[in-house]
Amino acid sequence: MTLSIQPEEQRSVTVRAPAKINLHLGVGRPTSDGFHPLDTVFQAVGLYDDVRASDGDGSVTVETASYLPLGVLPDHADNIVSHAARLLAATAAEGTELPPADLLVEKRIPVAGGMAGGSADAAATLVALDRLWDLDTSDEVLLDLGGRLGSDVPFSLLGGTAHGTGRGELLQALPDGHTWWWVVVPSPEGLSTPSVYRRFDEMFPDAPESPASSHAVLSALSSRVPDRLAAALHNDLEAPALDLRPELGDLIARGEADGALRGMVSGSGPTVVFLCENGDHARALADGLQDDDLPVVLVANGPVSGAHVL
Ligand SMILES: C[C@@](CO)(OP(=O)(O)O)[C@H](O)COP(=O)(O)OP(=O)(O)OC[C@H]1O[C@@H](n2ccc(N)nc2=O)[C@H](O)[C@@H]1O
Ligand SMILES: Nc1ncnc2c1ncn2[C@@H]1O[C@H](COP(=O)(O)OP(=O)(O)O)[C@@H](O)[C@H]1O
Repeated sequence: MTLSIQPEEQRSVTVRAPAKINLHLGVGRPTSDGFHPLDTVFQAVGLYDDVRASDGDGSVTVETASYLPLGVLPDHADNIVSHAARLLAATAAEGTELPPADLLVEKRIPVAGGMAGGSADAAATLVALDRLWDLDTSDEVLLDLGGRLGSDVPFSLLGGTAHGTGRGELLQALPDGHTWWWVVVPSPEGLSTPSVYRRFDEMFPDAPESPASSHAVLSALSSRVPDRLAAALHNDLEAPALDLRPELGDLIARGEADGALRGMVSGSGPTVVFLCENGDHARALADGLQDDDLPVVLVANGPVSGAHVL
């Protein structure tokens, strides 16, 4: 009789996490820790990064969708997914076996685009490794770890629609049964979030301590009327982003002239998003905008789920 020893099957978990748009982004004067107090309404939209965690030797691989420009991404040790892996591992009880895991990131969310792509990857990594390592970490602890990785990471875990305060990491989920349609126009070159906040400080040295309230967006969301949401959209980082990238103003004007209900910069930019009446309207607007100068124009709707296992 011959005994054959089968190699153990390689286990893997794939988690998908969404991009976000800030429907309202009120920014106050920075506090002593250098962060700006926010009053924001996040909406998760159907543009996703996937992270696959599998038994391996601890490698990190990033594959970028062909439509994305080759943005500069930090290598292994500094990639936010490695930070997430180390932070989660540090919470495991002493003696828990944590076999080395390979992480494969499939990026479709624009890099440094104001859509929280890095945060999506961090959130997806926390969920994927929690499952691969059988840690059964509570949602509360995952949200806390997320907030330590970046202000937007808790929302990438939660998804849907949520009101954010603090630095954006304190969340209250909001009911939103309507589907909102967007045209998303990424820029060929990213914009650094800290530089946009710095330009905000230069342009608005007398910004109020308390950020502008999001009540108009909250009431527009409950009305489910796209024209009302269009009128209520608000982004205090739009002026500094346009100051750094004036050509984005021309793009917003063009989309609005072509029939968008409203165009605006997403978060700190430079991605521009256009709110549309419905799916047909969004697809028609995207077709009209796409040309040699704007080769990548996407359609997405929201709200969608936060980081979830596939
Ligand atoms: C502007 C927003 C709006 O949702 O999103 P993006 O446009 O980057 O996607 C967020 O506030 C970005 O959140 P996130 O990208 O997670 O920021 P973090 O890693 O926490 O911080 C990066 C840097 O941004 C600045 N920062 C961030 C959040 C905040 N409330 N005040 C700040 O001043 C700080 O300079 C900080 O060092
Ligand atoms: N996996 C990752 N994906 C994207 N960016 C990352 C990642 N890891 C680290 N980063 C760094 O985080 C910065 C912000 O990226 P991102 O989250 O895509 O943009 P934004 O903050 O504008 O939403 C990037 O410029 C990059 O240097």
